[in-house]
Amino acid sequence: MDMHIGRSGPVHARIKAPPSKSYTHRALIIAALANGISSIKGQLDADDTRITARALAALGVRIVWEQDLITVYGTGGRLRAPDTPIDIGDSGTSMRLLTAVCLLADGPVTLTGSARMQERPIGPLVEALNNAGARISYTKNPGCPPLIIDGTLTGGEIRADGSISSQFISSLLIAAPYAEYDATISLIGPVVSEPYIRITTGMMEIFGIKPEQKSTDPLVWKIPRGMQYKPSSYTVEGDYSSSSYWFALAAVTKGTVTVEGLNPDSEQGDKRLLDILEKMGCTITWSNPSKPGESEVTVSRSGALSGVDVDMADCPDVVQTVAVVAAVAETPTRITGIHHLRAKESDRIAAIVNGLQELGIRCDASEDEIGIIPGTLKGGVIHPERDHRTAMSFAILGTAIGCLTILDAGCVTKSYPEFWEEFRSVWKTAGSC
Ligand SMILES: O=C(O)C1=C[C@@H](OP(=O)(O)O)[C@@H](O)[C@H](O)C1
Ligand SMILES: C=C(OP(=O)(O)O)C(=O)O
Repeated sequence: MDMHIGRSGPVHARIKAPPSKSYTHRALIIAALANGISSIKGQLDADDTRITARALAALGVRIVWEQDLITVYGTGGRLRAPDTPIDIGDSGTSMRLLTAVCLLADGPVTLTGSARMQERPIGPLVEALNNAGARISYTKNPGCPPLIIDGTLTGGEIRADGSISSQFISSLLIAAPYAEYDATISLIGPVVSEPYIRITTGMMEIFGIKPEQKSTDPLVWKIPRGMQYKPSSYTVEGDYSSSSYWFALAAVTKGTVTVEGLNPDSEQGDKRLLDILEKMGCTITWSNPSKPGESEVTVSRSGALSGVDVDMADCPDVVQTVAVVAAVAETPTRITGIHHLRAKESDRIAAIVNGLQELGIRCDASEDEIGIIPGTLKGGVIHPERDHRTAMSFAILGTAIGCLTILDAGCVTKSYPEFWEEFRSVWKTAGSC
């Protein structure tokens, strides 16, 4: 499916935030390890969260997925090794978080994935696990899936490198309570995407296990052996990464967009986009901030936008969103701390540079940063190369251009299957092509 997007007048819209992808993945995995039946309410129904659910089912977990409710029959950490490989498709979170969890199975488990997944790094996680009792091997390229996961999780002193992905650390933390001995997880060097680790420890706590943080620099946690997650009834909060496109739509069209259902006190690092947009010249207003389920946030823009100089190591999933807003600002933007964007669904630094250049905007990039110099936008064609966030962010920029085509626009189902339906409903009032 290709999408043709034309210039839009100011969009005034109200949208419900889709449920969080990161929280849905974690709730499923942790509930599967709990010693009883959990309910997960208001889950994200998207390709990636379905992949996690199917993978857990292949590992012997009974999961009943209904609209707005998942019932997970926890195994107490006793998983069954399937006879055939588990295909994780394009979901990095499923691949990384499940790697340590597969060590709890009663035999070897093979995890494989899409062609792109077979290029996404997992070496630091495998190394940390192999130093802690596992025997994990690569079937194709060293350092990348597919993996054959065998051995046990002994625990003890586990040192791990989180400088490429925080998902390695989340994986170790989630499985650690089921190790043979007490586990101490210490980070080597700097970590990227740190808020996702807090999402992990927060979810572990909801299911009854709070990792004890022994130090913040370096980050060190202690997790005693012999604990089991307790079943829980958990409601998934709204997703800031998916909502980012609606915030950007207000910024790009000089409109006003209200997003309902986000938690103002969320641990999601992508919440920071609101501060960035405010710095660029948008107005942000919260209402009912003390009631998480009922709160709503409004982003509006009336004057000019200015560029920003911003380190986005902690919030990689909204870099593309900031980049498209930067393209319509009056002054240049520099985004730093983003080397980990090169190992996502696509090389996102290259995707931003190629996409913006196609539309007439000058950019420069290095291994770890991007510079964007706003100019006159022209129409063009964007090929997202199966990267949902490229498709969604450039769609928003399309509303500032005469005509923009997004090829293979269906890739948004990875995280936000209703994106185009929502986009059409808010755009139809103000847009033309
Ligand atoms: O743990 C998670 O839920 C995620 C962590 C981040 O990845 P990295 O830690 O690899 O940057 C993020 O980009 C991804 O979309 C979701
Ligand atoms: C990077 C992403 O997801 P994952 O790592 O789970 O593939 C994303 O959703 O932007």
